[in-house]
Amino acid sequence: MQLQGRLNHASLGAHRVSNARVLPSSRPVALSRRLQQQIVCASDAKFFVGGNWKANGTVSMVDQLCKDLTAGAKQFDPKNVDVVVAPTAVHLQQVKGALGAPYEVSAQDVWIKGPGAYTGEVPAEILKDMGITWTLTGHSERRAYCGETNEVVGQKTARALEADLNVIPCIGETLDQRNSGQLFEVLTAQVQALVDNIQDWSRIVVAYEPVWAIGTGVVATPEQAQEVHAFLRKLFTEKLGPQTASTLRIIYGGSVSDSNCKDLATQPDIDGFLVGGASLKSGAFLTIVGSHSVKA
Ligand SMILES: O=C[C@H](O)COP(=O)(O)O
Repeated sequence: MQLQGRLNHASLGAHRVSNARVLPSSRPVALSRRLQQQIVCASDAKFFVGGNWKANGTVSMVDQLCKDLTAGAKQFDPKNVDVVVAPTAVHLQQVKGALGAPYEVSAQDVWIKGPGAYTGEVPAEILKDMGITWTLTGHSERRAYCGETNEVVGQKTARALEADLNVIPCIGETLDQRNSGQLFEVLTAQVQALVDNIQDWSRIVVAYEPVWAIGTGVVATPEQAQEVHAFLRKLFTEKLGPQTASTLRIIYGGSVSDSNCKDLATQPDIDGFLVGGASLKSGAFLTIVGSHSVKA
């Protein structure tokens, strides 16, 4: 199922850039004239697929999933795609032990401070010590259920980078925000909090996940996703410069499945996926990983 209707470009003051792609213009996000005149280049960064297992799994289910993923690793070429899975914190060690290269393992969240008297939290240093190389930050479920603000997400991301983790900060708008014309304003504020806190962008993969598409079966159309990814690429170009922006991986998440992944992957500014529900099924997940081939 796909959300019907595209962004209302008339109300957003749409304009065309020289590559004929429709992009939002000065309302509600004021991009500089210099940036508006640039041709947005699609990224040629290495494809990236993350599997976010969320709060799912038993010891036996995790064991089977790791065995299936290990057996299926020959279905993709790790030279062309990075594959990272994010189990619950209590399954991290089991997955790290069961799943070797070419897979990497990610936490789903990280503590905002270092080690110490913070009961129940997992700081980045402990993840690093366990051989965990990635963490998510700012997933919309943490923003919604744990009250994480843009500033908290920025600080958690910086903390993880300090401890030498790679980070997948997540951003995205709710349906109300989109319908009330706040899409670009919301994304710009989320991006600004990252820009304010991140020095080294080479270890960042940004996940754009429209909240209305997460776990709903309502996936953004390839065109809807591309519009936002192109907007984000322009925004990062303005804030970080063209070199960093063109190599920054911006991945899409929200009801990605084995049946819609190829159409999404063909979009020039979509550099991969963050997969929730479908990542719990090895066959579907490996098909999504294999969608990198449409970029070749
Ligand atoms: O982190 C993954 C996203 O929240 C997407 O979840 P989903 O694929 O179940 O919609």
